[in-house]
Amino acid sequence: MSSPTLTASSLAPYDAVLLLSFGGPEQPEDVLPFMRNVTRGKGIPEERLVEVSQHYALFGGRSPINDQNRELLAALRAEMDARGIGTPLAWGNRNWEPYTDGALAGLRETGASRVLALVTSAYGSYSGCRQYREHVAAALAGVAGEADGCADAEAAAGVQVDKLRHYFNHPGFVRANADAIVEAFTELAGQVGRPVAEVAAEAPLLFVTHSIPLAMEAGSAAARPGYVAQHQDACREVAQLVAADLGVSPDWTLAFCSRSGPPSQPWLEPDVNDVLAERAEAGTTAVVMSPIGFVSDHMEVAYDLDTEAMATAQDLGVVAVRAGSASTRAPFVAGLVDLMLERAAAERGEDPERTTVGVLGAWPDRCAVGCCFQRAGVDTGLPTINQQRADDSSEGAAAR
Ligand SMILES: CC1=C(CCC(=O)O)c2cc3nc(cc4[nH]c(cc5[nH]c(cc1n2)c(C)c5CCC(=O)O)c(CCC(=O)O)c4C)C(CCC(=O)O)=C3C
Ligand SMILES: [Fe+2]
Repeated sequence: MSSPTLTASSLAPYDAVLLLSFGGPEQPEDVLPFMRNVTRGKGIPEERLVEVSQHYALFGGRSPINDQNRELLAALRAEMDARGIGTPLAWGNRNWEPYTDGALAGLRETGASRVLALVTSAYGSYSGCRQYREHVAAALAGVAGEADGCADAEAAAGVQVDKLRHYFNHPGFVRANADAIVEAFTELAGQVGRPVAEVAAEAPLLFVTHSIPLAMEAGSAAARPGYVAQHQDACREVAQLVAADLGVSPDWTLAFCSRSGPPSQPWLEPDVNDVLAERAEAGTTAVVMSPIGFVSDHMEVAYDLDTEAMATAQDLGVVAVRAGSASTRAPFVAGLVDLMLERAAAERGEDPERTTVGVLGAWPDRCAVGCCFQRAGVDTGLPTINQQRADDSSEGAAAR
């Protein structure tokens, strides 16, 4: 890297980096309380809770997500150390231990007053953006002793938490997913005993992400291109890298998994199982599935893809290989550290290059006022962090 921003070894003005994630249960007794945390006030039917609890039960009541975050923390630490960045790294979850408020209280005790949060959601939607920002504001209010929340929790706690821009179109995330897909096509070629270029020319590449309600999709698309458009941009770029490596352009499409909510509520479609059935009907005998919507192989991947969709493929006589996720792949980890350096430089008033691929451009450092409502046009008015002031129209403005 030749850019001065990316060879810097300081994250000043930040005192700490916080890995902020979803959280998951680690033992059978945790499963239901975790599920209740996730679905509080969300109108998810009880049958769905029971059903998803059974997914966890199949894996001994332990989600893989926390261990994956421990691995990501270790990988980030190693990459930061290798670049001479000594900034402390902490970890907090929205829905299970270790919780965000404890992590922030710990950082405050060490004297930290500026924290840079790295959220394990590559794309923007209420679930992956505003809900985390509201969550941090509530956690800071708790740290400040204002259990019922307060309008300016950052001031009350004496800690400002900024959130890294979304990275679905960052070259590190895109490269890591492409590498994993090339490996998957290579494995598929081995399984069917044919050359990889031939297999990649015929076998569809199914990108899979978490379905969300159509109302949430509309909310994500109000301020900037939405959740689906972000996926389309990332998928196209990933597919181009795969094509460059394998010499053939894969036939790719975006499918969804993990729909919940009542049947009356529309969610993004098509479901990956339906896509498999349609393709099988049309004569497809082999596919690669890439969990592009997820940064690690957590429960949605382990159950919805590796268990359910794999069984569907088998029933249909389709040979399927599931590509890995970005997880701790070197380009992804290095890209995340690049993003930390970029944001730190911007906060110092420098004008760093905001590297992206695709056509949508870099997401702003601070979210627009109307960014990622749960439903388009419906502002719950909950306090949040990392948001532009109402009178600030300069996207990505470093100063507030
Ligand atoms: C977009 C998105 C991501 C991807 C971005 C990101 O990674 O953040 C994601 C990730 C995750 N979702 C997870 C788990 C769950 N999500 C649920 C429910 C929901 N997810 C939603 C959206 C998303 N979720 C939505 C709109 C709901 C409906 C309720 C609501 O509006 O909030 C439920 C309740 C049961 C059910 O209905 O399925 C569970 C248990 C886990 C942990 C997995 C593990 O334990 O390994 C992870 C990483
Ligand atoms: Fe979810």
